[in-house]
Amino acid sequence: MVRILKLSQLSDAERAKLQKRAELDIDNALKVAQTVIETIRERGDAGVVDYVRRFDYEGATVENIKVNEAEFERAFQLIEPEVKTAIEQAFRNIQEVHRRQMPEEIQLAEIEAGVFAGEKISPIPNVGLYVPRGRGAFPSMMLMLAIPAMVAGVERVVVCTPPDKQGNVEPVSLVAARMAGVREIYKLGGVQAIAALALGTKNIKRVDKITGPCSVYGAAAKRLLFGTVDVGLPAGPSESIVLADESTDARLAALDLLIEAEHGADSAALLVTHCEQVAIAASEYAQEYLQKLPDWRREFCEAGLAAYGGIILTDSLQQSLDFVNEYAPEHLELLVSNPFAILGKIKNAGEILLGNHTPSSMATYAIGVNAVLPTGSFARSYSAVSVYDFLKRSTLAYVTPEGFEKLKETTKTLAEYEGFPAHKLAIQHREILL
Ligand SMILES: NC(=O)c1ccc[n+]([C@@H]2O[C@H](COP(=O)([O-])OP(=O)(O)OC[C@H]3O[C@@H](n4cnc5c(N)ncnc54)[C@H](O)[C@@H]3O)[C@@H](O)[C@H]2O)c1
Ligand SMILES: N[C@H](CO)Cc1c[nH]c[nH+]1
Ligand SMILES: [Zn+2]
Repeated sequence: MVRILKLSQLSDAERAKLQKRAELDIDNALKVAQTVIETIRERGDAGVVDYVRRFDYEGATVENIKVNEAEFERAFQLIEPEVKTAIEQAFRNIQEVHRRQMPEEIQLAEIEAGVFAGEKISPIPNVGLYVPRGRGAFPSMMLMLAIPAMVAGVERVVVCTPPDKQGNVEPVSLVAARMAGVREIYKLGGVQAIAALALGTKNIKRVDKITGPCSVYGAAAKRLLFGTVDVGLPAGPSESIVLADESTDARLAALDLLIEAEHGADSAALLVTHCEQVAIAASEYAQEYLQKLPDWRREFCEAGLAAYGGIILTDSLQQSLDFVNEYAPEHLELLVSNPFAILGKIKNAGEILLGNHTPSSMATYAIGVNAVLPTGSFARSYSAVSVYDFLKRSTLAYVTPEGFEKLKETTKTLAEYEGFPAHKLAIQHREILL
């Protein structure tokens, strides 16, 4: 049985543990990350290679950690036709969604007569994408990161993704990268990837921003390198809430509970409902569906559901909604009778999926919405990856002679008040010079 927790009977400590998810366990990874970062800072490429050898591929060398043309070609030969077709449909939908996000390059509006203000949008020049590969292959994540970066017009897109024990990058991820136009890929995972991208080495030029989901090791490295590089949204261990009411088909609730649970023992998958019958039935069905998974995925589910997940039984739909908003899940499925009726009440969620035909696996692979999402309650302030992660805004202003007349006294007065005489002088002299 998947555990059922009665919300009103949880202690403050139990609620806090649920709320914190696996973020509780980052301390050990921080120690490891600190050592790896310091070594790479001192020894550059040689340090990077040492850690690839230690954690991923014993045969790594400075020369073979960059994916070469022959490896891309081999990946195209290896990909199964039906997987290629699936990647192509996913590619089209992700590209369409992200193209629609692109703002106008220049926006300028007349704020008062002769005073124009707005912004100019430009791509971030150098971006590093982290595509995980520990407890699964993630070509979908390659698409979710590389497509918005390319649509945004990033000049240099670099990818790091871990190699397997034989030194190979997962081939479908290479095909996905090439379809998106990525050419520079390093076989690096975890801390060594984030450190190489953030600090730069002789062979790997540093980037301005790193984004992409990762396990606790990459997350620890990002935390330590915050300040050296823009580390993007916190996208850690997968998590989800399936919200159910009395109308919910408990089989669907159970199936969807397992979607994010199977990522790892650190995943947090919750079913939240005020309906006890649905809770009990979903718990039983989940037990049944768990038997259909391979042992290692089932064990992930069991461990994660026991530590950070399970079924939360509330007193009312309103209490369920309050819990959802407090928790701020990465994925939220509204498996209720009328999802649109409660949509307005959802305040914090990385992704909101409406109704029985929109499971989070479909959003992850095929719909086109971005599946790189904030975790660990950061959906309170962060958003899904989008073209905006790869763009920056310069404010833009243009003042005509008429506008200058309108603003000059205000500018001088405030410059005087704040004690900045050169600020004031620039206005006073213009009155004479122009
Ligand atoms: N939030 C999102 O949008 C999102 C999307 C996809 C995946 N995810 C999450 O991303 C995570 C991906 O994790 P993963 O493990 O599959 O891949 P990963 O690529 O993040 O981790 C593998 C790397 O971890 C490093 N590593 C492993 N053991 C280590 C150790 N003992 N010490 C130091 N380094 C070590 C290795 O270098 C390896 O390359 C999962 O938690 C998954 O749930 C989140
Ligand atoms: N559900 C993950 C984001 O939490 C993304 C993913 C990719 N592949 C499988 N799942
Ligand atoms: Zn997933």
